[in-house]
Amino acid sequence: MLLGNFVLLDPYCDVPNILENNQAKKTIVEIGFGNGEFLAFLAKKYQDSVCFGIEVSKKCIQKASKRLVGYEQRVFLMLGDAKFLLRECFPDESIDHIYMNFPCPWPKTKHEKRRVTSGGFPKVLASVLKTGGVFEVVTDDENYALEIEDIFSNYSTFDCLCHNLNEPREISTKYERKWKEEGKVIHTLRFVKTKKDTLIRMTEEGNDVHAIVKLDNLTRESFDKIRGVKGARDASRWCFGDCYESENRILLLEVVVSDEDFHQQIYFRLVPRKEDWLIKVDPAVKAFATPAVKGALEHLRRFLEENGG
Ligand SMILES: C[S@@+](CC[C@H](N)C(=O)[O-])C[C@H]1O[C@@H](n2cnc3c(N)ncnc32)[C@H](O)[C@@H]1O
Repeated sequence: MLLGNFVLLDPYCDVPNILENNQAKKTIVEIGFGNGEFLAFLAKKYQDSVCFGIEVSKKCIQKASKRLVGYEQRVFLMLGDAKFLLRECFPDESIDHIYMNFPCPWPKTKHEKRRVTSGGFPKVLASVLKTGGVFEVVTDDENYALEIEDIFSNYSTFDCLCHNLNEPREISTKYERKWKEEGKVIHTLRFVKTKKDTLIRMTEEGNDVHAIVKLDNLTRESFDKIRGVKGARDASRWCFGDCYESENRILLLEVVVSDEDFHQQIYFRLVPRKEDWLIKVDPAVKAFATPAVKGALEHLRRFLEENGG
């Protein structure tokens, strides 16, 4: 997907290819880069690096891409949840330094799952950081700083290098300026990965998911009954939307899928063949073949066998 001069990364293989093609000395990731000023600073400072910025906000991607013009060969922006994208796109032992400046602390207990650091975050970092690689987090929220220190210090793969207060920095970010103006204390924490670790990726079987249904005829109307139908399996959810029909009888069915905090809007493409219909994920939207995508595909196959044609 193109955004200004920037390429938003496609799922699968892109990161390993970029790392191989760049042969960079240092691989750097910034989580939640906001307006991109810190990412631009990193790219300028580490000329022999390849930098990845991960953001959930499209607006931030747009702002940052303007700021990063000229760095397209070695700065890459990724749209989506950092925990998911780090786990699914980056190989083990591939990153030297992960920065996270002023993550949203989500202080209320009922929102704790929304913290980037929740769930399996240390396990993901333990896998994708190189041994000797560093995770650096800066926050104005003392409770959040102590929570992160506790989580990482108690994780056997990491050692805490420091927890500094108001550490001088070469560049400040928008949120840093905001909190400093309010007189808040800034916490900087660094953790080093001390030994190898790995984890299973939910998309490691690849993205070739498809199903075949034996039906004579399917039309747009065959899907009226599935519009708005929801399904779930473990932490995966999906909901079917509208169906569109092209002149050559190819059907496109809209589906919204979620795996934990990662959401995708995809289309199933239904192609008529001699004796059956082939259903696959429409390649126009590059999708991760997550458990939710597989669950939705299986749900659709069963629905068509029972109701279709
Ligand atoms: C408080 S802002 C800090 C922005 C910038 N780092 C700064 O210091 O000015 C937090 C940023 O993290 C992003 N963010 C929140 N959750 C995220 C996630 N799960 N993955 C990636 N980015 C996330 C938000 O969109 C937002 O831009």
